[in-house]
Amino acid sequence: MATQTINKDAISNLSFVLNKPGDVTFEERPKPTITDPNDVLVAVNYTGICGSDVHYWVHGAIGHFVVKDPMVLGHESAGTVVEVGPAVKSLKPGDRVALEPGYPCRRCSFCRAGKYNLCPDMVFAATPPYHGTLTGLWAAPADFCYKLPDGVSLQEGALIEPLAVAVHIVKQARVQPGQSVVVMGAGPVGLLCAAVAKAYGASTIVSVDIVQSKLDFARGFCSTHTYVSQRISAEDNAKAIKELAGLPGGADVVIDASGAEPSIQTSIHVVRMGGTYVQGGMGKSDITFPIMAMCLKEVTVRGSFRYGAGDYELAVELVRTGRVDVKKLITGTVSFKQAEEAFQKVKSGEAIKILIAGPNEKV
Ligand SMILES: NC(=O)c1ccc[n+]([C@@H]2O[C@H](COP(=O)([O-])OP(=O)(O)OC[C@H]3O[C@@H](n4cnc5c(N)ncnc54)[C@H](O)[C@@H]3O)[C@@H](O)[C@H]2O)c1
Ligand SMILES: OC[C@H](O)C(O)[C@@H](O)CO
Repeated sequence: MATQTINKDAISNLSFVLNKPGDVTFEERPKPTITDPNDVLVAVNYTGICGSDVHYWVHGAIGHFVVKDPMVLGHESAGTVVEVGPAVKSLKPGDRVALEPGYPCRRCSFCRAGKYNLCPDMVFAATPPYHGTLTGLWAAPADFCYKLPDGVSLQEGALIEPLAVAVHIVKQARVQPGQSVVVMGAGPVGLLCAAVAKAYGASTIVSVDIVQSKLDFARGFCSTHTYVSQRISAEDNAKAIKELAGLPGGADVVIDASGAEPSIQTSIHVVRMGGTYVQGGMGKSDITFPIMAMCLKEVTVRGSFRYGAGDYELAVELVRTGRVDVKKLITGTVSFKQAEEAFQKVKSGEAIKILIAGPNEKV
């Protein structure tokens, strides 16, 4: 794809700002500049909406992250490099990139051990007090901007962030070729977990949700089986899933991508003896958990938080090679000025992924 150089002075830095729950405004904010020789300046082309953006918009907080001052929303973005710092060798103006939106300290024990997603000093876009990427220009370290290969569009580039979340979850699950994987929740993260599990060689992939239409989509996307969770006990839902998928001994791997308490309980009953369970969903902080079943089955339980070393690279590669078709998840693209409508649509469940074009982008 030909590169195109953009004049940064001609770029608007209009931003979509959350002032307080339910109160959003558009604001022309000061343009960021390159302050570190390793930074680049990127014109944001497309941004997807994450459940966490919607949560901040509706409630103004997630756990102990509370929006106290106006905050620019958005962290699932792709853009075009406009300017590079003097030390940057990997990128040049005109390059199209997926933006990794969290910047760790690089010095703590977690960063030094390669687990930078656990850095206690992480600066993460649209997690208070830090501004997000629903803006015109974004300054970032060059090594957190991933060049999109020819053939991968900027729209697909905006889906790399949730795909990297799924890559990290599936890596935590250690999925092996031929294994059976049950994914609880068929929202964007659950769908992408199913797709990544397939790419890792899983041969049975069961998607579970409470909404039939989401499962219809999952079946067309990559799941081999689907199950609508019923208002019955977790044990009975687990029994039904095992029967449906022909897994009498349970699934090798179960991933929760719903955060819902009944789904987490069902997960522990559906995983096989000695199997693996990964918690990807973020719902209530405390729940009733079938800890005896976990103990007696010697289940390996792991958490999964955001993404770390190699996850963005693999996400880009899965899209480049067509092994995960993220385009199918894009319900539509709206102009920057329609950002609030897009949030409404995601909140009401009308859309899987809506992209918001950058303020300088024509839709
Ligand atoms: N671990 C991380 O780093 C990370 C990153 C991003 C998102 N998340 C979390 O992952 C989860 C999924 O994200 P998403 O964007 O796909 O959200 P989403 O809300 O679009 O999807 C959740 C899905 O779970 C379904 N669900 C609800 N109750 C259920 C139940 N009892 N059984 C089965 N399914 C049920 C919903 O119908 C929905 O389709 C969220 O909890 C989100 O906060 C975690
Ligand atoms: O994909 C990244 C997630 O949305 C974030 O970690 C968010 O949920 C909390 O800051």
